[in-house]
Amino acid sequence: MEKFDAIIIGTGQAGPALAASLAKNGFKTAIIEKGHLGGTCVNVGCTPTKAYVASARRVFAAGNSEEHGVILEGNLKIDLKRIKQRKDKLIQDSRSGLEKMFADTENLTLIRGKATFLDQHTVQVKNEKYTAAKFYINVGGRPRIPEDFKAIDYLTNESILELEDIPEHLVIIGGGYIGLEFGQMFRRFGSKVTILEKGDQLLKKEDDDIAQEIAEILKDSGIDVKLNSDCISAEKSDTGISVNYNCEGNIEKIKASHVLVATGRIPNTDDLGLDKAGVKLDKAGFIVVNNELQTSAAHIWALGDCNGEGAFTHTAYNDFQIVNSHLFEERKRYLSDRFTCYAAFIDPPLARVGLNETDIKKQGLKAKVAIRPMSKIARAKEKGETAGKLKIFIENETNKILGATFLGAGADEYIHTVIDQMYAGASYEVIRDAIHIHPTVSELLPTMLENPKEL
Ligand SMILES: Cc1cc2nc3c(=O)[nH]c(=O)nc-3n(C[C@H](O)[C@H](O)[C@H](O)COP(=O)(O)OP(=O)(O)OC[C@H]3O[C@@H](n4cnc5c(N)ncnc54)[C@H](O)[C@@H]3O)c2cc1C
Ligand SMILES: NC(=O)c1ccc[n+]([C@@H]2O[C@H](COP(=O)([O-])OP(=O)(O)OC[C@H]3O[C@@H](n4cnc5c(N)ncnc54)[C@H](O)[C@@H]3O)[C@@H](O)[C@H]2O)c1
Repeated sequence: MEKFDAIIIGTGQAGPALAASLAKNGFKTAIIEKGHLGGTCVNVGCTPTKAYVASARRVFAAGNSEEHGVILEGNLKIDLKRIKQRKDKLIQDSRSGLEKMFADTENLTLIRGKATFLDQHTVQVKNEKYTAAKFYINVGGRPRIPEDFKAIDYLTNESILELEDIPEHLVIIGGGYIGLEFGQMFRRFGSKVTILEKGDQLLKKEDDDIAQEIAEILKDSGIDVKLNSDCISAEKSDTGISVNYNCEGNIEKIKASHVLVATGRIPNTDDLGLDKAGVKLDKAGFIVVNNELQTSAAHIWALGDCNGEGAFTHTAYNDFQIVNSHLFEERKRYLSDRFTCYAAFIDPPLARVGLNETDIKKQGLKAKVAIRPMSKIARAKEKGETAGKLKIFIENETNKILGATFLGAGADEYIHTVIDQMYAGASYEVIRDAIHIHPTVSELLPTMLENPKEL
């Protein structure tokens, strides 16, 4: 049985950086991967979807520029095979980069195969056993498939990225990030798209005014958004797939050529032998961790989506930074230092940091809000992209920014103005009194903070 100082399970967004750091600091390290190097983000998540979003944006611009005096004569051809090839190259470059890094790093061994704990200090991969003093689990998650869809040939975020022909009618189950990003891009590629969401709004964590505005943007582009869609099920039919929704007496049917199930994700913790390792899970299967990401077994840490403390690439990478700081750095980082931030890469993008109006009201905080519609921003008008609004929330007692919700062209970039001020612990007055460059959307952030209103 080969003995290591440290074993990492999974090459997601935390594992490779941690493996490199451990190895460079003299730990004999192994990293185990059962699938493609790079995990979800690289292979079936951020990289491929944002590559597709970029192609979809070009389609949109090509076909919607007459008002700007740019007229397309003749047909616009969308070649999903070429779009896929471009995406496959981006993925392959990332995988190869990781493979090279693993091969070039002294003290580091890449082991291919599925790891399972046999006891607190031993994992098995194929027929080999490996032991280590410390373990770092970075196993990520996979799509959650409700029972109602198991009888059909459904698509997930993985298989939809393998299509080479554009679906005629894509029915998407779930109005979360995955549903919306794929919905908008395939609508732009030319599919008829229907989104069935069981809740009463899209993007359930967002304020209802924002969710409604996003629904309007999607509907205006021809996407059929059906909220409160109960009792969704699907069966094979002669012409494709028949999707049923709504309950007894009121059943509606849609004919779909393809069904994408985008109903959330579950952690890959169920078949890892974690009971044998003494690692506790919560009710949803996430690994329970403390502020330093240590599990109930003192020599095992859990990083990335599998600890339930974040569901993004930047949170997984920050998990690496937290663990690494306790191993090798003077300045220690903690989970509790982190502000929630993310974007949905629809067009226009939705960007979030910290609390929104719903969270603030739920927590009974006293706060003010500064709001500006994109339609009152010169640069947005010049671009002809006036959908959306900006909202910044300020705590009355401290004048600190509690959070921001930006829906608008470029929002995924200028949200960082607010994120950085929140990390600095600064008063909102710092942004209010700053001068920003004209003409940008950011230029209006100081102006909108002149007169915040009580929530
Ligand atoms: C469609 C989609 C789009 C997304 N877009 C974005 C985005 O734009 N921005 C963003 O921040 N986030 C996005 N995400 C989320 C992001 O991909 C994840 O949060 C991120 O990949 C974090 O992953 P991780 O490090 O926890 O593990 P993962 O990237 O999931 O990697 C885990 C790895 O562990 C391996 N593994 C699992 N079990 C074992 C085992 N027993 N033995 C060996 N290996 C094992 C898996 O094969 C996998 O390679 C997206 C997700 C999806 C699905
Ligand atoms: N831009 C990004 O950062 C990005 C993009 C895509 C995915 N992701 C990650 O992937 C994760 C999963 O995304 P997701 O969209 O699958 O999940 P999600 O949890 O964001 O949304 C799932 C939606 O499906 C609905 N739903 C659940 N069961 C249903 C059913 N039976 N019928 C109809 N609707 C149903 C839920 O009400 C919810 O609105 C996210 O948490 C996110 O971390 C991130």
